[in-house]
Amino acid sequence: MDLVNHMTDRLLFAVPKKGRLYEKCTQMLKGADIQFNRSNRLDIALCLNLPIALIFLPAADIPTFVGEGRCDIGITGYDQVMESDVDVKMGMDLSFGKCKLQIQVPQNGPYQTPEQLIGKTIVSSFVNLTRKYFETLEGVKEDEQLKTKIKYVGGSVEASCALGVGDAIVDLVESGETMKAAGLHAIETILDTSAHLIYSKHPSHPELLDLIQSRFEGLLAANKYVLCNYNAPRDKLPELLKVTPGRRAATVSPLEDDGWVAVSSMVERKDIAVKMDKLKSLGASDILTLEITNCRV
Ligand SMILES: Nc1ncnc2c1ncn2[C@@H]1O[C@H](COP(=O)(O)OP(=O)(O)OP(=O)(O)O)[C@@H](O)[C@H]1O
Ligand SMILES: O=P(O)(O)OC[C@H]1O[C@H](OP(=O)(O)OP(=O)(O)O)[C@H](O)[C@@H]1O
Repeated sequence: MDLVNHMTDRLLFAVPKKGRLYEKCTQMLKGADIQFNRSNRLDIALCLNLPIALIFLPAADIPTFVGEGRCDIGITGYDQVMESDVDVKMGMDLSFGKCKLQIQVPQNGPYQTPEQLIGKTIVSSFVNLTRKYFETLEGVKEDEQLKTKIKYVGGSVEASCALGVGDAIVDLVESGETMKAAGLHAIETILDTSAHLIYSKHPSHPELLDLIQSRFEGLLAANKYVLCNYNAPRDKLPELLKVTPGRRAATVSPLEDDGWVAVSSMVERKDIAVKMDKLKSLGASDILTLEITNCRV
């Protein structure tokens, strides 16, 4: 069955079926109120409240499906998009699945720089990005052969050096625990990556794409900001508003007590503790921090 031609009334949305991005993706779909029931082992789920069909695919295959226009939109790692080298429109950074694609070598081995790996064997699941990196490093011209040998493995790449399959690896690193346990360390970062929305160049339901993007933007903003409320003496307001200017502007409301106002302002979560200290020292009182569960920005 050709889904693209059989589901013309639905936007086809590709999401990772398992792995590192799966949990966060389903959380984001839930937060955006994209409701679905996924039957056991079924890789298609029809949304209950929007004309969307979710297609569960391996993260590595999503750029191809979207690039060929078989799906309208997808979520996958920036690394997978770069590795696939397909024609998709890059959408928003979803701020999860953050890691680095790095060259890793044995800790006590003979290699300390990427140049020393020219002519050696490199093992990776990202053979295209690895090849491109070494082509640049070697300064390979069009009709020349790459001296460095690139070998593909599908997973557990970190075991390759100890098993004698390669001299170095190119793999994803987040905490660094996997590489440390395998006795490896980084000598170069090839790419910084995180999960992104990607779009087909000719999507079937452009208005739905805007809706999804707006809901995801709201979720990211809700996660990035908290709401800070406090009471302030009116004469201290100019100094206090410098600390909490808000995204656009703070909301200032009069209180029954004439000399006082109430202030409400969105503040970046990472700054909130320091800002609350500052507000207090400048004369604010009853300072509260409230979670934002969702918003439209
Ligand atoms: N350690 C990590 N930390 C954060 N994000 C990661 C990590 N490893 C991979 N990713 C991101 O998740 C994407 C999918 O990687 P993952 O290893 O889950 O692939 P998979 O092959 O679909 O799953 P599995 O490894 O279970 O077979 C990667 O392309 C990358 O963007
Ligand atoms: O720096 P860390 O936090 O330790 O994460 C890095 C590991 O995560 C990924 O593999 P994953 O565990 O997804 O399994 P895989 O080897 O089968 O791809 C990656 O390929 C590394 O092996």
